Amino acid sequence: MTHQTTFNETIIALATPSGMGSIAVLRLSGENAIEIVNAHFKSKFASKDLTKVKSHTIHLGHILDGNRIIDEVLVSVFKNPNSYTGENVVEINCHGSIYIQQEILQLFLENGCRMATNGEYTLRAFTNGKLDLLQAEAVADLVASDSKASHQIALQQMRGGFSSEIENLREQLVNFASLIELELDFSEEDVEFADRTEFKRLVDKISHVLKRLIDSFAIGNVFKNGIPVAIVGEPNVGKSTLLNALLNEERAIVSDIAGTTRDAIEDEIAIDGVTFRFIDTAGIRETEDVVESIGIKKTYEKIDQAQLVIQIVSAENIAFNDEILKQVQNDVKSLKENYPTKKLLVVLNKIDLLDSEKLEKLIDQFENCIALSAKNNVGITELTTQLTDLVNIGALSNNQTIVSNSRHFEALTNALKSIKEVEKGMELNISSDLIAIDIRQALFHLGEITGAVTTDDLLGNIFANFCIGK
Ligand SMILES: Nc1nc2c(c(=O)[nH]1)N(C=O)[C@@H](CNc1ccc(C(=O)N[C@@H](CCC(=O)O)C(=O)O)cc1)CN2
Ligand SMILES: Nc1nc2c(ncn2[C@@H]2O[C@H](COP(=O)(O)OP(=O)(O)OP(=O)(O)O)[C@@H](O)[C@H]2O)c(=O)[nH]1
Repeated sequence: MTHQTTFNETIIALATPSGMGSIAVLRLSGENAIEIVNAHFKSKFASKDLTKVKSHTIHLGHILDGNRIIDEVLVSVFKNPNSYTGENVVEINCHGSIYIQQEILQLFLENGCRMATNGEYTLRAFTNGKLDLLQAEAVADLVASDSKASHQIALQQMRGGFSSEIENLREQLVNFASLIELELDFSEEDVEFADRTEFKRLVDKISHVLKRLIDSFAIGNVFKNGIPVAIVGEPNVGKSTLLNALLNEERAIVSDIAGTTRDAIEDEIAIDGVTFRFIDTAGIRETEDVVESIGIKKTYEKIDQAQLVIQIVSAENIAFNDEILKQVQNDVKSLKENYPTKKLLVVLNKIDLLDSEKLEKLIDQFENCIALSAKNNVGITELTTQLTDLVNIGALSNNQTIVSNSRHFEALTNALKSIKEVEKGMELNISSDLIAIDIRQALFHLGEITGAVTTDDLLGNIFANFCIGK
């Protein structure tokens, strides 16, 4: 576990992915990082000494194992405390060969370094006060971000988005806590050091900020993980073809035999910077077939997970058969009744098989539908436009802080609970010593968010999820 390690040890790891590239970067951090590299580095200026160079400079030379040249490299030097970790940091930019990477790594492991553990650079940055916990976690999110939305949320957070706000409020609350606790020491004298009106104002403000952040989680979580969209419909209506059209590639199996989509296939597509996670389902038609009925049960499970449901129907089938049309309208109605909170979109597929008159009549039969041909790629853009309109991405554009991490959500929720207790206590005029306890509790939860309060377990958990070298 990370916290068993001592920080004066110098660590090393690849900063670039393992494998061959044109250049690879090895990063060392710790008290002796510069000396360790200097002992195996030789520039053509014989007198060049890395321990004497300025911070944030880069140097060309060779990495040597004794007299043997391993590689020609560029070495960057960052001096404590001005580096990512706040320690002495050296980065070696070597040629991308896996052999060279391993040789250099081995050389330094035998000469004063040990391998970094997951997230140890960022953990050190946190411990050395370069980042707060929220920012450190945002680094991991940033590395993992794969859409404009998740990228923006992570970046905002890394730049200190809401940690500075929380830390500021926490500090003000600490002041009040100590004033109120001071009053307790003078309890016989009935003094009031803490201005109650001002205190009430602060508590209101904190509760307001917490509420806003808690509410943002609903959006944040969805943007980070993608918006789940279930594609539902009778067998053979073209669910897989539509999914393929959306993904623009042939992932799902397309066939003429009804009911071939047995398993739910999941895939992701970014539309306007938002990730949609499409879930192809086996449809909800009643059936005797055992394999298919398992699929139908899965369909309902998938709809449960989805935020948006696309009910896809074959325009051809319903245009020429009133019974099927009625059945489909019933399906739509029951989806609406069973899932009132989910957004539902009806897609009329295979419109290429109808004349325009029949099609218009059909469209009139549905409240909110999109007519398209998945096979011929007609109407797909209209569908994607509808999809982005249905989700509220406005919140992302105005640089608002969005909570996307469930650990933060939990701590914010707990902090709000304690703040509510403080508010209640003040309204009921309960004794200050009891209010002080609730304030301390709120302070604890606020501190959990920024890392002002941490436990080794918490840190271990967070950084264990980072990759090595980060
Ligand atoms: N080569 C390389 N690229 C990288 C990183 C790195 O460590 N090395 N980063 C790592 O993940 C990110 C950049 N983050 C960094 C953050 C702070 C400092 C730094 O030297 N900070 C000093 C000086 C600040 C200044 O001059 O403005 C400081 O904070 O005191 C360096 C990189 C992304 N790209
Ligand atoms: N004419 C026409 N045929 C289409 C269209 N979209 C899909 N099809 C055809 O309809 C048939 C069924 O398509 P699938 O995508 O496999 O349908 P599905 O709903 O996934 O089917 P199951 O796997 O049975 O659930 C295939 O032969 C497709 O080529 C369309 O827009 N127009």
